[in-house]
Amino acid sequence: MAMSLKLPACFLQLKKSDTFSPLLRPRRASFASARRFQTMAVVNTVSTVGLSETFTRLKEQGKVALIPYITAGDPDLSTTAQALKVLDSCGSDIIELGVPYSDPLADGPVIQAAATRSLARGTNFDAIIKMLEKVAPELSCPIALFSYYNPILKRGVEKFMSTINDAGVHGLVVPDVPLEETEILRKEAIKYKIELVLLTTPTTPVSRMKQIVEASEGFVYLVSSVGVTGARTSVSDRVQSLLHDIKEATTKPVAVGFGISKPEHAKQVANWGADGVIVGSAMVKLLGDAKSPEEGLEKLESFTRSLKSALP
Ligand SMILES: O=P(O)(O)OC[C@@H](O)[C@@H](O)c1c[nH]c2ccccc12
Repeated sequence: MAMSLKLPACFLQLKKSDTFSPLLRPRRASFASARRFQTMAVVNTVSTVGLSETFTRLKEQGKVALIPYITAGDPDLSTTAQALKVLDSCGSDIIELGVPYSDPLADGPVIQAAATRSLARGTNFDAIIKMLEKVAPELSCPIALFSYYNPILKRGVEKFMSTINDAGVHGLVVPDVPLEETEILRKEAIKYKIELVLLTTPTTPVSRMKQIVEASEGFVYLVSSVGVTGARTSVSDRVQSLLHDIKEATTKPVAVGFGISKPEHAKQVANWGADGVIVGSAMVKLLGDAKSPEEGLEKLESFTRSLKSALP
């Protein structure tokens, strides 16, 4: 029996800017709003722009990107599909979508548990791609897929890149690929117009950080703290000097992740000069702890809105 999911308010709202105002970010009408306006007007749908173009547009508007991360298939893929639409409709600028993996060495307990639940439900890469083929065309913000290196190698780098490109994915983050091996990925990523985002950490030597920012496409991912992903009570003020060093080395946008779990964290990181703020575990926890998918989506909506309103 199809679950009649009450969609959160922001998902059903159709802001004027969604389809008629060419000045604001060209947005795709969301699924429900497109249906509502089908008889009234031709809904403007434009192809979603990629990661770096998104940052360029935000910079022109003096805005900082909100980049949530969720694990695909937790609690199930149909909720993931709804969650992508909710995150998109409530102000996310880029969405990181994690492919669950059995050995997520860089993930903390919240995301590890989400990956375990998702895999236990039978989530696999092909099912995620099928879901994205349906949902990506309804989103106005680009998707950056998150995958560990091994599943990419197993599928074949070229096959992987062409598959995710066909599904409407714009970016790719591979947290455990060594810099020395990124060339293989970069070549195929460029061929299939996938922006390969690389990560730098507080312990990365400056010379290596410079190589990483040089090679990174879309944006540079600055990991705010050593260790694994997971909400922290505060964001280390070391991030301010790390951001300064990276911005000395590149004009590419820099997004900060790890530990950001409150609007005040997001505001702080934006004030330190970040071009984007990445929030994962706190989002994943809302979906994972909810008594029902509907409750999880509602909590995701209000949390996303609270983060968005804290950012310029
Ligand atoms: O969960 P946090 O602390 O909010 O950090 C973002 C993080 O979840 C997301 O970007 C991510 C998920 N899995 C990763 C593995 C490595 C680096 C980053 C990630």
